[in-house]
Amino acid sequence: MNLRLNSEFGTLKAVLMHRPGKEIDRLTPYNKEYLLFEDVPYLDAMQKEHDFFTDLIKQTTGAQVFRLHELMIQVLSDEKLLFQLMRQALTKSGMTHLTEHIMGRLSTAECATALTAGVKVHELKRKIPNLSTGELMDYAFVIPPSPNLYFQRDPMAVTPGGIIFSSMKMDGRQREADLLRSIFENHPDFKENVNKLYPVNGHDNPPSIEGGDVIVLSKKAVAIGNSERTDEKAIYHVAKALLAEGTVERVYEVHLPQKRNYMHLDTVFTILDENLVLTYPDALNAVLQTSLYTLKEIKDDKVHIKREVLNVSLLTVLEKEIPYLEILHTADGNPDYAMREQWFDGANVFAIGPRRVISYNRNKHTNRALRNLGVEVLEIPSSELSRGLGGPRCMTMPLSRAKI
Ligand SMILES: NC(=O)NCCC[C@H](N)C(=O)O
Repeated sequence: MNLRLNSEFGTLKAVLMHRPGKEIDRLTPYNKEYLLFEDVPYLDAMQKEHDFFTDLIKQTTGAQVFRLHELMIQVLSDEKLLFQLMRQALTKSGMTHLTEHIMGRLSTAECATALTAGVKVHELKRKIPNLSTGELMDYAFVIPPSPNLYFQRDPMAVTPGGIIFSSMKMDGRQREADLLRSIFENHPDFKENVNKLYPVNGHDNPPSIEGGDVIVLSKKAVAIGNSERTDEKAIYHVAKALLAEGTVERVYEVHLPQKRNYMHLDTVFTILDENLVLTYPDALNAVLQTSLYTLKEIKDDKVHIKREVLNVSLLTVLEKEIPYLEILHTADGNPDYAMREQWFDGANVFAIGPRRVISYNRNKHTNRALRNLGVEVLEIPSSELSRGLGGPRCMTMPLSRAKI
């Protein structure tokens, strides 16, 4: 599989998703904020909604849907890799000395679950009775959970020039990118086709960037949000790698307000066809500054790039890159409904083909506006999935699309 994508809307051929599991049941009213949830979801209903979403993708596109858990089990048969991930997962609780002990007692599938759902002291004690966990209380996490894993968009990004592995900003999501990177760099189906653009080798603690901030504007241009989650230093390194690779000629850094409902660039707009963009109306006014990176020269193996600050709005950038641009506002521009639907990611639809999208059923004003424009809208139930504050694009990691 050629792990490069030259559009946001070519007919979907392969996608990676994660069915929410036990990690969701770890959320409580007291840790939900730290773990970046607005509420405590009901897992059974959430799984039903997610299954509906996955089945819909398969039925309507015939795309191959990879599941994170299965890929994890496949790569974790490599003991060295499992050791590395398990040790890292135990760092926060200070229990790295338990790494081999845990690996010796749990099957590979159980280790995969432990790495995503986390493990509490009392659960481990059931498996390993004479465990020494020092000061840790029975209900403390030995391995913290990763409830945001169903937002597969964020731990990496596939661009026309290769893959960006994220460096997650928030404490509660930091291990997600390492899991994805372990899969893509080791799984036989993918590893030969990874052209890694980021992190740059030798960076121990790379500046943060999250996949939701990366949008392919065209075959030659990529936009990256400078946001609550993505640092300008990371954008500089990614721009350099992308421009040096040669497929992409322009990288835009789009400055977003540092607000929860603008957390990533894809919360603000999505591209539905060669000339159609869906956007939250306020965003076009709020985003007033962008920078443009282009290649200056490559001399003696050194890449030199140029950064120009453009005092132009997001709209101007979109108009420059997308010919005959048509903009559709969420909720057809009604400020009250647009605001309500923005909270539930109205602009964050998932394009499965040109003018063919999957959208939350709750965003009915936006869905109606899309249909009025001739876009095919396939709705998915959204009572529980939306509690993590991400939409259909956030929940998918497209790996292959028909070329545009
Ligand atoms: N691309 C996206 O906007 N992803 C949504 C991520 C939601 C998650 N609860 C977070 O705050 O990171």
